[in-house]
Amino acid sequence: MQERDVDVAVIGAGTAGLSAWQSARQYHDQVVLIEGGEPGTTCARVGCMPSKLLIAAAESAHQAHEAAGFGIEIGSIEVNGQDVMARVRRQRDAFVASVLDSMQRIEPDNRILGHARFEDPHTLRVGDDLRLRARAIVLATGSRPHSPKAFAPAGDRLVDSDALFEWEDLPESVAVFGPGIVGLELGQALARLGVRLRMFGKSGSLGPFQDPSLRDYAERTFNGEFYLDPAAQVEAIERDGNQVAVRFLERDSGRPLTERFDYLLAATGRRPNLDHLDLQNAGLRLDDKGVPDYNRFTMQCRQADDAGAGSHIFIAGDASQELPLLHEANQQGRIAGHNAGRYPERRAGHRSTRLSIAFTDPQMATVGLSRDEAAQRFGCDGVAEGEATFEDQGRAVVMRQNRGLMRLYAEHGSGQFLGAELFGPRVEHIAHLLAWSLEQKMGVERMLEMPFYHPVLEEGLRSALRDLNSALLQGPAMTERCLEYGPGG
Ligand SMILES: Cc1cc2nc3c(=O)[nH]c(=O)nc-3n(C[C@H](O)[C@H](O)[C@H](O)COP(=O)(O)OP(=O)(O)OC[C@H]3O[C@@H](n4cnc5c(N)ncnc54)[C@H](O)[C@@H]3O)c2cc1C
Ligand SMILES: NC(=O)c1ccc[n+]([C@@H]2O[C@H](COP(=O)([O-])OP(=O)(O)OC[C@H]3O[C@@H](n4cnc5c(N)ncnc54)[C@H](O)[C@@H]3O)[C@@H](O)[C@H]2O)c1
Repeated sequence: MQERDVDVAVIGAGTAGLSAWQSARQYHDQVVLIEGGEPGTTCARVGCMPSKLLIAAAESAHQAHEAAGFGIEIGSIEVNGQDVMARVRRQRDAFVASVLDSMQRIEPDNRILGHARFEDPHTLRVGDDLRLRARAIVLATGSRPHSPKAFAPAGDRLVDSDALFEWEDLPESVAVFGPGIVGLELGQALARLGVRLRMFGKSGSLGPFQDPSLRDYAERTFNGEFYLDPAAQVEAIERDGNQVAVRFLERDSGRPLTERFDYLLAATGRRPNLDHLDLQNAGLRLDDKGVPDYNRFTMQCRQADDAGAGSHIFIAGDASQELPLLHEANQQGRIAGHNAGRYPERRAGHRSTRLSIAFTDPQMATVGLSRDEAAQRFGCDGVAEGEATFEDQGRAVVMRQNRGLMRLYAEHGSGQFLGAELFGPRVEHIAHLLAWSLEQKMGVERMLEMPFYHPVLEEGLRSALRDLNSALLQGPAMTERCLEYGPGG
């Protein structure tokens, strides 16, 4: 058995781990990065990048179909599934290669391949023949797709988001379970590429939305493209030859229906990779799901003792289960890495405003506090709400993308902007404007003083802000858009 002492051991070479390694390396030479699976990061291999590549192909097909609405006849539109998937994999491989390239900057001695697990709070066993003792440790082990046991009868026709990007061709049909962000992004893309699709949810939830009006609006909109039942009653899932048979109650009629699909895509959430780490030997306080208790500003885990004192172990990224998003993994990794590097001294890091974007069409985004969170924090009377639809928004009408709704929340009295839920064309940009406004603690009146060009989608945001300002009793309601701002403003 090889034995080695190091200053910091980072477990997991994903986005959080890479960012933690880089930060901790500023303090010490002996900072090791341990990877037990396939290097290249979830984001590049099976997450953000391949999913956006599939969505880009789907958008292209969709635009071709939509061209007729502008008086442009394209003729027959053929989707070549093999070419679509080949491009997804080719570009995906290029993104992975660029990550692997950047990892070459890490000294070979500091790169370790092997699965790590705890022998005691400071000792890690990596694979069968290495024992590492570390002064500080960062858990950056990410998460993996989870599918319920009920899907097991589908056998090798059961896929998750990891397996889907390995398809060499598009299937004829897919049953998607789970209308979360993964299910909606991938499901809509497959539907737009001509795959016959039904999407089944369980709890009625849809994507990231908490506000019922946004949820209902989105449900109606997606149902215009493919069958979506967020609270489906599925009675059986069975293997039928090379297909999967799903028996369910049809959403509108309530009648039982059995339909066969080439694949069942499980998009039913992700679990943190904490269960094969022997965390019981790490001396940490764990919750009932085995996730360490930690301080979200230092990313420092708490010890199992009664006082919950700060441990030498830090956590970052999807492993923390806090906000499984790329920019969060990066930021949490940076904080954890710096604090592991300077341990036992530690500092609070900046945690940015919550921002989440789903690349569906229309896009879905949430910023800052949800309506319920705002009401919990400020009381029901303390929160004002404003909204605007994209249905008559000038630029959205011009582009034939006039579907969607924005709802914004602010604090009564102070006029402080608190958060928003957005469903509409390219709201990724509006979501950023709102997140940046929140970071700067702007009030609604000040936000309304910002410049708005004409004609742009952001004018829709101005309408929503105006509505919010009037609910705050800090300004008049909009009476006539054209008189006040110009056509479609
Ligand atoms: C389909 C999909 C699309 C997504 N799209 C977006 C998006 O558009 N925007 C966005 O912000 N986020 C997106 N995400 C989320 C984003 O990809 C993740 O939040 C992010 O990649 C998590 O990074 P991480 O470093 O925590 O984990 P990972 O990148 O998974 O890294 C963890 C690493 O730890 C290794 N490991 C685990 N256990 C051990 C062990 N015991 N020993 C050694 N190594 C170990 C694993 O092999 C892995 O390489 C998407 C996710 C999915 C699934
Ligand atoms: N654009 C992005 O930023 C992006 C894209 C993809 C994923 N992600 C991240 O990945 C995380 C995981 O996403 P996800 O969509 O896998 O998980 P999720 O937890 O967000 O959604 C899972 C969905 O599956 C449903 N579900 C659970 N069990 C079910 C069952 N038996 N049958 C039918 N439906 C069932 C849930 O009700 C929920 O709607 C997200 O929280 C997000 O942070 C981000």
